[in-house]
Amino acid sequence: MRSFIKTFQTHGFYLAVGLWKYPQAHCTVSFRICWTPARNSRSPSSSFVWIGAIERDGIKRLVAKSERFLCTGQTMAIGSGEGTNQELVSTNLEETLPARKLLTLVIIHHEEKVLLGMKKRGFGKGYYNGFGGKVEKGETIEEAAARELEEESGVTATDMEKRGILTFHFDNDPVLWEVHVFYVTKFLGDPYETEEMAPSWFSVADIPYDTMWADDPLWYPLLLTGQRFKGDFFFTNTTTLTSHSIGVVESVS
Ligand SMILES: COc1nc(N)nc2c1ncn2[C@H]1C[C@H](O)[C@@H](COP(=O)(O)OP(=O)(O)OP(=O)(O)O)O1
Repeated sequence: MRSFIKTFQTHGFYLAVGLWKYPQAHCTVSFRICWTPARNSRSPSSSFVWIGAIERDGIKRLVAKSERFLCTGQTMAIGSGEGTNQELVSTNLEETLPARKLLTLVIIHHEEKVLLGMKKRGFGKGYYNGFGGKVEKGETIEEAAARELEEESGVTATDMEKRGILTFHFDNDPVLWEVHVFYVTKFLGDPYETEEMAPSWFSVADIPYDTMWADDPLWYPLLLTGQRFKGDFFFTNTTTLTSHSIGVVESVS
């Protein structure tokens, strides 16, 4: 996390500005506060202006705005909600951003063919997909991608490269699924069937999109032509894709 906070005093006003960057969460939180302190305990009213914003993946969202604030002496706590401000939301990142679950997805592209696995159980059962799963506590996203690939297909990637980030929104789940997509062309070992996946090779022209997640035809062509991308996909009833946005980006780190 990169951050700074600065305070100034001028003409009877106090000003504080702050900025926090959370590169892991692709997120920047900033605020500006300006206030005049209460003059004495019999006159506890002071003016107070607070503007806060969260910027995530290039989208800025105003989260707090306050024009007059009643406070007594030292009780002016940022984000406490004390006072008359109706628009005050929160300065707590956890409360203002929806929870996210991190997952990985590895696609192997080798000699004009793509390795996909038929999911045998759990989420996505009956669909062909790349290999991946949830990032576990204490491991990096890259470590999770390599582990899931080995567990589900038996192969070890030797040139894994992150190429995309896909966010899935399900109408029956308040948690966003953030799937990090990795591209592999070199690996060790021969793929074999595991408890979770039955792998098969498909030529690029015959990728079985009709037995895959509905988002796949929207980003596989980008992946297989060397591009980096970010996308948002909205599903109802878990599997019906209702809307999406996807774009090519310079970097996905
Ligand atoms: C909703 O659209 C999706 N499209 C695609 N292409 N892939 C998806 C979508 N939603 C999830 N995925 C991927 C992400 C992961 O690779 C798997 C799901 O992982 P899973 O639930 O199987 O995670 P594991 O950690 O392996 O789980 P268990 O060990 O508990 O079975 O699907």
